[in-house]
Formats: sequence, C-alpha cells, structure tokens
Amino acid sequence: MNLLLVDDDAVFRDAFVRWMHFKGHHVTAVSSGAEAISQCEKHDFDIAVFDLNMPGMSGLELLQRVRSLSTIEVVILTGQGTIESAVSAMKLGAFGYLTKPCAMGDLEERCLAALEHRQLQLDRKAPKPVPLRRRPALTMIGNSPSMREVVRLIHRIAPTDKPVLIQGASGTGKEVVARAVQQNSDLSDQPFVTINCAALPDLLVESELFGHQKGAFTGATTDKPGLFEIADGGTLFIDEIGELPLALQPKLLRVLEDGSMRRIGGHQERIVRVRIIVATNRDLAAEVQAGNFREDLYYRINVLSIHLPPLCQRTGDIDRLVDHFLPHPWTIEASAREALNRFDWPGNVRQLSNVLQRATVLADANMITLDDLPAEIAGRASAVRSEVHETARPRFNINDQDNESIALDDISKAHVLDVLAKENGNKASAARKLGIHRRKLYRLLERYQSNDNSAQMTS
Ligand SMILES: Nc1ncnc2c1ncn2[C@@H]1O[C@H](COP(=O)(O)OP(=O)(O)OP(=O)(O)O)[C@@H](O)[C@H]1O
Repeated sequence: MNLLLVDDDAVFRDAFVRWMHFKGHHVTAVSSGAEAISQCEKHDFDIAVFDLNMPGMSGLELLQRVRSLSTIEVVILTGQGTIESAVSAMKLGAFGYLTKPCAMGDLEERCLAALEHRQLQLDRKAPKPVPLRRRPALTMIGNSPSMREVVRLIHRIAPTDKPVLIQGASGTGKEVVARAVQQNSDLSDQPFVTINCAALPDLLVESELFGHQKGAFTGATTDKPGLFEIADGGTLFIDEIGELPLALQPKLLRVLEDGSMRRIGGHQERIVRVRIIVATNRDLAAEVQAGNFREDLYYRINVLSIHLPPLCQRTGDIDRLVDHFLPHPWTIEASAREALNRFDWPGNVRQLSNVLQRATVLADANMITLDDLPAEIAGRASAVRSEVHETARPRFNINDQDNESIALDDISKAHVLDVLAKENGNKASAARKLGIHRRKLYRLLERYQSNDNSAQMTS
C-alpha cells in the first residue's frame, strides 16, 4: 500500500512509519495539511491517514481538498475529546476513524480495510473488460518494386521503439502500414489505439489524447484517462497529424521526449510508455515552412519514415488488388481489367475497392464487365462524374424543384456527396470546394454513415 500520513506529532509519525516499513508498505509522512496537498498533487496514494487536530489547515478542510484531488481513501486519527468531528469527517467521505493512542497493528488493519474498499470502488467504476476478439489477419497486397521497398522498411522499422511517420496520399493504405508495423513489433499483443486528428474539434483532440480531470471544462463531469494512458505499454496511431492544432503540438513533443504528460486540468505528472506512429497526406515539410507545424516536432517524428506511393505507380499491383478484393466466385472480363489498369486512381486503393464493391452490386452472373464500371474508368465518352461512394446517396435529383418534401438535410447530404465524388474521394479538396473546414466534412460524413447504419438496422 502506498500511504500518506499527516500528523504534527513527530513521535507518533516516526513510530508509524517504522512499523509500516517493517510490514512492507510505502509511507510518505508530512506534518501539515499544506504539505499533504502538495504531495497529493505529485503522487498517487492509495490511502491517507491524518490527525484531525493539527495547527494551520483543519483536518476537515484537508479531507475535502484531498478527496477532490484523487480517489484516495482517508482514515482519521482523533483524540478522545473530538470524536464528534471524526464523525463529521466520515460524513464528508472519510473511510473510518481511530482514537489515539492506538496500537500500530490496529491502524494498519484499518488502512488495509480502506485499501480493499478503494479497490472495490475502482473495480466497479472501471469499464467492463471487453472479450478479446482475435484481430483479423492483416493483408497488405502489393509486389511492385515500390511496395516491396515499403515492406522491407516495415520489417526494418517495426522492431525498434522509435516513432514512425507514414506519408502518402489519401487511400494509399497508411493505416494498413501502421497496423503492419505494430503487428511486426514486440508490442503486437499490446493495445493498438487510433485517433484521427482531422475528425475531431481541437478541444476534443486534446481531451481524447491526454484525458481530463473532472471539472476541467464544461461537460467534464468525470475524470477521464486519455488515449496515451489507454495505449500505455502499446502503440498509439495518430492519423492526420498535420491537422494537430499548433497549440497542442508542444504537449505531444513532451510525451515523445520523456513520456511525461498531464490530463487537462490535472496537476499530476504521468509517465507513459507508448510507441507512436503518425500518418499524414500533407507535405509536412511544407507545413513547417508555412508555420502550421512545429519544426522541433517535425524532426522528432520524422526519425523513421515510410512513403507510400500512389496506386498508379505500383506496377502490377492493380491486378493483385482486384483479385484480392473480388469475393469468390466473382471474376472480371479482360477488357474491364484492362480499363482498371489504364485508370490513374486519384483515390488510390480505397477508390479501387469502392469501385469493385459497386460493380459486384450492379453486375450479373458473378462476372464484372466494362458496363459495370463507372463511365470515366470504362472510358465511355459520356463520362460525367466519378462514382466514388463513401456512403449511400439519397435517391433523388437535387434539382427536382417539384419535390417539396425533400428535407434540407438530404439536399445538403446529396450536395456534399456529389462534390466528394467529383473530387474522387479526396476529402481535403472536397472540403475546399464546399468552403468548409476539413474537420466539418469528416463530421458530416460520420453523421451520414451513422444515419445510414441506423436506417439499415431499422429497415
Ligand atoms: N496494400 C493494400 N492491400 C490491401 N488493402 C489495402 C491496401 N492498401 C489499402 N488498402 C485498403 O484500402 C482502404 C484505405 O486504406 P487506409 O485507410 O489504410 O488508407 P489511408 O492512406 O490511411 O487513407 P486516409 O488518408 O484517407 O486516411 C482500406 O480499406 C484498406 O484496407
């Protein structure tokens, strides 16, 4: 047990510290309320024992302040004449009290009971353990020279504990590579936690990454550990690092340098051991030049980097990916295969996968023909728009003036998805065209996706 003793009686303090050390416990002993508060801000104690009658800060005030700082359980020591105030202390949340003089063994026993109580409380609050599901085996398709080089780098980089920077355009497979690094590292059976900085508002990114103390801001109704604490001992994948707010970058730099961090609104310094993998589709060096990304952080994360080539530069891989994505017993006509090989795939592997999924819905007899491919891929002259679908589109024409029952939300959804399709699924340029921030686009897409999912569940 890690215990804090607060008592101005030096003789009692020394005796109790000696007894507890002899019994194998760790005790920090101080003589005043002010020292106790400062210790609680710096360390996590399981139990506190303190005398109610101390000069300076009263025992009751100390109890209130200590309980607001941590989940510590408090045992009160009191003289015969002050049992009433000990009872008030219990009403304020103290675990128990003992009257002085008391035997050291009795006090130790009371502390052990408080420890057991605390453990039960913490267990009750802790999220129920989620049954471990076996992670699906990772498949990374590619045997082109550029992808063989990527695989070689993954094997080189994975066993180190250094940060990894993965760069590449949208849909090239940055998350696939991040998982491959983790699965080939010594941390493969430890947590793999992910966060996408572009999908969250700034304050939420900070609170997700670093956690917060209860009351740190409006809505922070409980203490919450951040992803760094959750990933402790494992790997944290920070996607779209280029979107990390400038104000937060020094905090990330600090964790990268010495593993230290604090929750928002917290005073306690925590140390975490987390392997960090970051990804971006931005040119981070250019972002540094433009003043959007800190140079020191850039050098810290750019120790080991992997650059993913666009799909159109992976000779032979389109055929391999087609065979991988097509479910059994589907096949593809030679002319359709040629068309897929001719196309330049601005949305990369994700776009190819989406096009094949769509084709299997449209085609008959388990065979994909040229007719089942979007016009601009099949090379038909009437090509009007790309067919990248991230979520289902509403089935109406947004120019249909007669349809007065169409909700405004549906019109905006159709417009957003149309622009996204025209930009071949590139969210950054779609957001620019729509005149909205990229994070807003991510939020909209998530909302459409979850609406679609719940519609599917209720239909
Ligand atoms: N080499 C590959 N083999 C098999 N599937 C792949 C490969 N690369 C990407 N994919 C698939 O393509 C899709 C997009 O991949 P991923 O999410 O890793 O891309 P990304 O570069 O992280 O995209 P974004 O920048 O938009 O976040 C996923 O469904 C992924 O499984």
